[in-house]
Amino acid sequence: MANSPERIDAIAQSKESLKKQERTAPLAASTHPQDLGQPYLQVQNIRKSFGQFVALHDVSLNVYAGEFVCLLGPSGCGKTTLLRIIAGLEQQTSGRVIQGGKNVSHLPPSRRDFGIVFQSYALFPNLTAAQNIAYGLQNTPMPKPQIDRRVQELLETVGLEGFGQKYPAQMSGGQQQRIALARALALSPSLLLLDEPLSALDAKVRNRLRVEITQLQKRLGVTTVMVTHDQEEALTMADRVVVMDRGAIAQVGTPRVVYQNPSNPFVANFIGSTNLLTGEVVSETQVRCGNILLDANIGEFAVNSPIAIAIRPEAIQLCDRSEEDEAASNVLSAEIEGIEFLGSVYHLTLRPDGNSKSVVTIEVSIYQAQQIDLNLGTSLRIQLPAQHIQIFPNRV
Ligand SMILES: Nc1ncnc2c1ncn2[C@@H]1O[C@H](COP(=O)(O)OP(=O)(O)OP(=O)(O)O)[C@@H](O)[C@H]1O
Repeated sequence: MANSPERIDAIAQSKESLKKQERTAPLAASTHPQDLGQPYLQVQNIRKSFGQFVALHDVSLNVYAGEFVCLLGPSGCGKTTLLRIIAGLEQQTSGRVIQGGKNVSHLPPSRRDFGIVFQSYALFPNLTAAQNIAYGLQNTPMPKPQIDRRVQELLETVGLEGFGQKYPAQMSGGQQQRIALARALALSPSLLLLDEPLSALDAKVRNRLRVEITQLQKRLGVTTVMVTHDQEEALTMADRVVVMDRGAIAQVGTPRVVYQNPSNPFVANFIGSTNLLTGEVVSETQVRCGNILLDANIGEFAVNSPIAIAIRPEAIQLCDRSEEDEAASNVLSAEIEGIEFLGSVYHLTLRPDGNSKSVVTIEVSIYQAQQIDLNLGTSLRIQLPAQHIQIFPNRV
């Protein structure tokens, strides 16, 4: 996303935040957000149109103090637009943004309390790292020696002590992004906004910074909203993930919940990978997919309902043709149609016998793979455990 130094300048002006030294304790992993009282940030019924095109439809979201929330979704789903509305860099068509109990919906960025980091670093190329970090502090009443101390402290915070005199061009992408993070934190904002901060970095640096940013966020307890299209990033960094789809929120939940209990096939498919098959409910305990009958928890679905069946590749078990395995439910034969080697695991595409229309992917470790005849055309026995089968309405 394009970003100008003026914009950064405007953002860095918040004098109010300078006074704030104390941080709220980070959200404990086991704490349910609703137990935390008033949310710190409330996005209420936000709608955003660009001409005829509606980028956000009635989006509402609560973010609690100290929480790390990721906005996750495919390109064009509206996550950057939502972040920019939270920052005041974009004006919503309707709806409100409440921050710290105050309606900030119509305040310019310069009068809101946040720090922001962009994908493109957006450092001033003609200023040193220290000068970049100090930029916002210079517009406050803070005396010069104190600014210098704060800059040193921030350089240490991001692990770049000794880099103060370097210019952006003399630093790696990862180092520049750490400086951008230090600059965003300089005024001790109550809200940290991260717009795809890691996507311009190579995989190793990205993984390291992922851990560092998460640890720093927890240490400071700063409420954080990050935009990403990378589901692994969202799952590893966030307390809660907000999955977005075509301008709306598809699901909000902890990484575990959105992974294990996706609310619809879109989320199931976007977070991790999943096998999606179509079928219908045949009884209170069974579903049919092609000619295959499977035991499943059908919940509220009525008999004869058309359904989509989801099961994760790693939930499907290889069976060893023992009596015990053969007696288990949902065991079937399937032929290997595709073999994909991914390093520590293989993904095998299998076509179940009796189902000419659908294939399923299973995940097999390299050690399990040594136990089978890993060739196209091999017939395997597999089990689709009933407790891992999820059922959704089939709206196709
Ligand atoms: N200034 C604009 N004028 C017109 N359309 C816009 C404008 N900004 C965004 N859009 C459209 O709004 C939709 C949402 O854009 P947004 O940048 O929020 O998506 P995103 O989820 O962040 O995607 P990406 O990951 O590709 O950045 C897109 O279809 C985009 O083309």
